[in-house]
Amino acid sequence: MISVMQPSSFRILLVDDEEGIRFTLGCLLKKEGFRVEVAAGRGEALALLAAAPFDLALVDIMLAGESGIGLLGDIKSMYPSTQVIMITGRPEVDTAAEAVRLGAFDYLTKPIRHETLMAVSRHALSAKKMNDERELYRANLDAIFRTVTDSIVMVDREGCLAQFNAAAGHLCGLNGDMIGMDLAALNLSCNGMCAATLLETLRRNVPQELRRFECRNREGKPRVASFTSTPVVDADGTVDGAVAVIRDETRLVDLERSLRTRSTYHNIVGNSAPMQRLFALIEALADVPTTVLINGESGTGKELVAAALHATGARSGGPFVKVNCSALSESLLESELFGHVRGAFTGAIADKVGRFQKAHGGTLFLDEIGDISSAVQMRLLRVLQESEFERVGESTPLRVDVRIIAATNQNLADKVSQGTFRQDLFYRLNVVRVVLPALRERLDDLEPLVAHFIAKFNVKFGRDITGVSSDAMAVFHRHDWPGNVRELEHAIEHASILCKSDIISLSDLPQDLLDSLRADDASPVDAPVAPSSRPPLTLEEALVMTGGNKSRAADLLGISRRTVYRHLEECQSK
Ligand SMILES: Nc1ncnc2c1ncn2[C@@H]1O[C@H](COP(=O)(O)OP(=O)(O)OP(=O)(O)O)[C@@H](O)[C@H]1O
Repeated sequence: MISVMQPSSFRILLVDDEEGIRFTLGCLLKKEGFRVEVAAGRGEALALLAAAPFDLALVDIMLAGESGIGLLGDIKSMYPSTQVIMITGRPEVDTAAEAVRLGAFDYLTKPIRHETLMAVSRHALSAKKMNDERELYRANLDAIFRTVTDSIVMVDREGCLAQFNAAAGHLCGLNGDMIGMDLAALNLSCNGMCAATLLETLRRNVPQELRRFECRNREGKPRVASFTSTPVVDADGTVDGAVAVIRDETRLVDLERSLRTRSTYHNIVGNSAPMQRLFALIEALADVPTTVLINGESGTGKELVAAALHATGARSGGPFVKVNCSALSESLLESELFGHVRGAFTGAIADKVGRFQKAHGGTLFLDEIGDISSAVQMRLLRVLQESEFERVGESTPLRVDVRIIAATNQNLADKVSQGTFRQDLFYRLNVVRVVLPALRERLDDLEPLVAHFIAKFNVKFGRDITGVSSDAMAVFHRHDWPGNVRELEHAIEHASILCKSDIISLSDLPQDLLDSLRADDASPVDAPVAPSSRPPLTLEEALVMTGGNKSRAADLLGISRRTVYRHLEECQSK
């Protein structure tokens, strides 16, 4: 090993009170290429040592009235890695052995032969180099162990905690007092899965891996982690312990979740960008107790959104109570919302618990809020402001803890300007507004919605429909969907009943849906069309949609079969 080392990279200190020895040994070492400094006594040597460390010191045991052994102690305390070889005039075994016990590498007896000097010096330097390399390796490992963000836990062959890094202290709740304790007996806040698997690694002498499991950290907060472990085997093949690396992947999992396009979120189907934004908004609003106003055309899924807001939030354990405000007369709605006491009005034969009370600790969904009378608006405002109300026919106020979600397909701001809706109530309701896009504004969602409803009606009607034909899908893409998702759901229900094969075709669709297309696209081939948001159906498209059936294409376009043939002939002659 020394042969690959450069002697010039080693500094040697030669300490002897005999000038002849200093000269001779110094010359020999220098001739070999070593860098040599000489000192006649302990004081001179210490001055040189103070200036810079040496790799090797050759020290005479007897230094004119001073002890070379004392200098050995000085050197070892200043530079523990410096090798020291003692030189002795007489082979006084006791002194030499004492020197080795105090840390000397070896000793040489005068007269010193050239070969012996070189052999022992090289041996000492080689050992030093190895020690230095081992120390550097250990220091590097130690730095990695301390700074790595993954948790590292080691057990000894008895299954007792041997070592862990700071990350493991934070994630697993380990502390220094636990070192040496039986890992299986430690009382940790996690589910103990890592400890059990690490001990299993030790017992069976095989590496183990756990992919993304749930546990709890030192503070008891839920985390998602991955785990790998391996036995530590010594040179003889004996299992000496085991080491585990635990990676906290919670942030990664959260990020993946937020990046992943969710085509369904709490029963709401939607791939389109506005629906993805809606899902993110619902998630953001889940744990905020604010009132939410949901706006959107009929059939866009307002009730589904209200249910999702409830289901994702902290109140999900409480009730979700729905009231359709437009379905009841003013007095019935009042008693439905707030309850009444027996005898409060004619027909009130018993006490009735209102929906506000039923929704205590949960969510009250007020659908069609735009239709409530001014008297109900007034009472509602009071609950929103003070969280209390009286049952009809009673004056004792009742307190409730209810999150209100209201929905309407009307423009409440317009109703406020028309004086039919209270401005103060509007502001109270409109703390956060969620606007649902109409289906015609997100036709990207057609395919997943169609698939969703086919699956739903397959279950309901015991069918095995696998999809819709391309011409039927083309009709869906051209339709305006005034009834939004509800209309699509009804169309698929209708088609699922009529469908004779496993594919829904044009003839299975509701007639009014085909009629609406025909009406929209009347005479598109001949007549110049007025500008509209949707281009009219072309003859080619109609033929694709009808699978080449010219009569049905003519029907779709609202033109005669003759016109279809005439156009086709014209096209062919071009
Ligand atoms: N994005 C969607 N994914 C799946 N189903 C939907 C979706 N949107 C609406 N639906 C379905 O359409 C039907 C109508 O939805 P919902 O009652 O929530 O709409 P709405 O906006 O509250 O309607 P209205 O204003 O008429 O009360 C329901 O059967 C619902 O399950």
